[in-house]
Amino acid sequence: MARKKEPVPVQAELPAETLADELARQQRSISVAEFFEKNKHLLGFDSPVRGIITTVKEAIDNALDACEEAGVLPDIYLGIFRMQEDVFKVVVEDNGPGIVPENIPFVFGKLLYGSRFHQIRQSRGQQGIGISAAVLYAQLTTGTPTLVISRCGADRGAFRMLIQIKTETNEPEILSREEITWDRTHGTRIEIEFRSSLTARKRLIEYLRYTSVVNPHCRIRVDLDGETMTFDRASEEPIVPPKAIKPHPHGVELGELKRMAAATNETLRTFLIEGFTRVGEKTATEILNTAGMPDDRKASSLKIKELGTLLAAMQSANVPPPPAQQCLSPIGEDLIRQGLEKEFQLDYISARTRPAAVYHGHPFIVEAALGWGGKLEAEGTARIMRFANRVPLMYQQGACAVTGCISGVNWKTYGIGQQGLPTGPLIILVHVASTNVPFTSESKDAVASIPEIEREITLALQDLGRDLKTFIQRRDRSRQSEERARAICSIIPDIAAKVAETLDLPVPDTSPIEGQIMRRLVAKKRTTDGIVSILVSNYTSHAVDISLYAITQDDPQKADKPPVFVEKMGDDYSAVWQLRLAASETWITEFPGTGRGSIDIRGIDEKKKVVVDLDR
Ligand SMILES: Nc1ncnc2c1ncn2[C@@H]1O[C@H](COP(=O)(O)OP(=O)(O)OP(=O)(O)O)[C@@H](O)[C@H]1O
Repeated sequence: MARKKEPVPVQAELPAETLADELARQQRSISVAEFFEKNKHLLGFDSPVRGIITTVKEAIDNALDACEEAGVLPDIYLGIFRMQEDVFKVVVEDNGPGIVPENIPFVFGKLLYGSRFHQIRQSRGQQGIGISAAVLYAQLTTGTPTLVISRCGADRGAFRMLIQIKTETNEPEILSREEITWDRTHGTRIEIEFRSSLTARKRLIEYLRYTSVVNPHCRIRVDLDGETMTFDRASEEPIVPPKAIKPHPHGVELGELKRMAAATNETLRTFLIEGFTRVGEKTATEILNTAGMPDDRKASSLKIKELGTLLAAMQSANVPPPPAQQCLSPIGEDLIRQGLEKEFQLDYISARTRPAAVYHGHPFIVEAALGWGGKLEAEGTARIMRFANRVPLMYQQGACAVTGCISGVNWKTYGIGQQGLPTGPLIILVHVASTNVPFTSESKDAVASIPEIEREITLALQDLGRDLKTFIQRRDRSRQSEERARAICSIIPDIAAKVAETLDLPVPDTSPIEGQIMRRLVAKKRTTDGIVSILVSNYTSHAVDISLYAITQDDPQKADKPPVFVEKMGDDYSAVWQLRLAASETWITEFPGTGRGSIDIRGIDEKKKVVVDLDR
């Protein structure tokens, strides 16, 4: 049988002037500003509604970072004003160290310009894009330049500049620059105007509230289009700024190693010891022996293949983890609790700061907290608060590793409902602090799924879940026993009355029985044969400090235990005894009289006391 012929691909006849030539004419470099102008969604400016939150977030993050670096307690002003139906002016002013006038145009008028990108330490900002992206968004939507005022000290002048970005070159354009008088001695103020909407008002307030929870040392005064509010500080301690560290041998990649080696004049041994954190004499020897390289060879002489061998040796060496305490600034369990207490009224809060851990050579610490009850909605899924380097993550909850870990925990084991996410009156806070938080994109909305980080989050949540289970069980048990006791107490007076009637005896005083069953404090007044007795019995399980008040027509100064305060008011005496009663202790005082008057006790929960006047 004849074989079928394979079809021959058709080669179109190309003209002398090819498409490649045409394309070559069109090819040119793209400035980063042009790129982000087209791809603003990558930076969190995907809609006018979101634009306002991203701008506020970038400006407040910068203000907090700057204050932290200067060691001052942040006092931040945020103003949002409607200029036209859909044009808003955002004003953010801080009391940070200020920005030197020569740098102001670059900070606000050039993307990828900043002080933190090359430093290995925890900070909110990292990329040097944030605030210049907001300036770009403003000029794109309203054509309005950004106004900046900044001053770096009482002996330095304040400068006011109008800035915009030359998109084609990603270079700043200064439209005006003048020295002015400003009542602040140091700080920065920016005014940005862009097309937006305030439909995300609730989310904006939520962002400010969350920021205040994880930055309990900061105060933010807000003027939100006529509505004023203050998020006050819960701590007067400024944050100790984290210190930058050198790269860790397990966290470096070939390109970075090549750059570092090319820039040094040192021998391999000195290069390793001085260029990297946690590398001492012993570790340097181990690395060089594994790589089979001499100590005294110049690091800059290594060829790319040799650099690969050195890198493999560095990564296999037994190097202690990076010094996390130095370069990270976790919030701490006490401050997380204080922050949550300040912003939410809860029945229960528990927080955990996990020990430092490492992923790809980057140190990180996971902190988590659970809050339960109080004014939280009993129905629906838990409120999730995600943070990275003390910044609330407000978008892309579903794409975040934190959410994945929360859904991955079996909350039913801890007595909590679950429909994917846990349900009930529950707040879950998770904070990831790292020198390099692995975000899923430049808009820094979601933490990427890194197994080491996910493991730490899960362990923290499981630990907190166990504690919450104990709290809920204890609370349910005490509720049940209180309900049972209340049911019994409600029938005791009837039983006593029936028994007294049957035996033809006076109805007995049942308050001590009620006090014992309900674990209460019982205060009782009774007059027999011209002697007034006041008796206070502590049936609770702990000591109490209380004040006993009496308004009486009898003179309480004649009591065997005289009051600390007596005043005559017309026919009546007002008297106060101050008492400390241990659990199960009974206190009694007596004085001559008719028993006309009343008693009361204060200093104890209303539900925990029984006051009986047997003279009535
Ligand atoms: N209010 C401020 N006070 C002092 N310095 C500031 C202030 N705002 C910005 N800066 C400086 O300007 C730099 C650039 O800020 P920008 O917001 O563009 O980036 P970033 O905060 O470093 O990083 P990211 O893009 O991740 O937010 C900062 O690194 C900081 O040095």
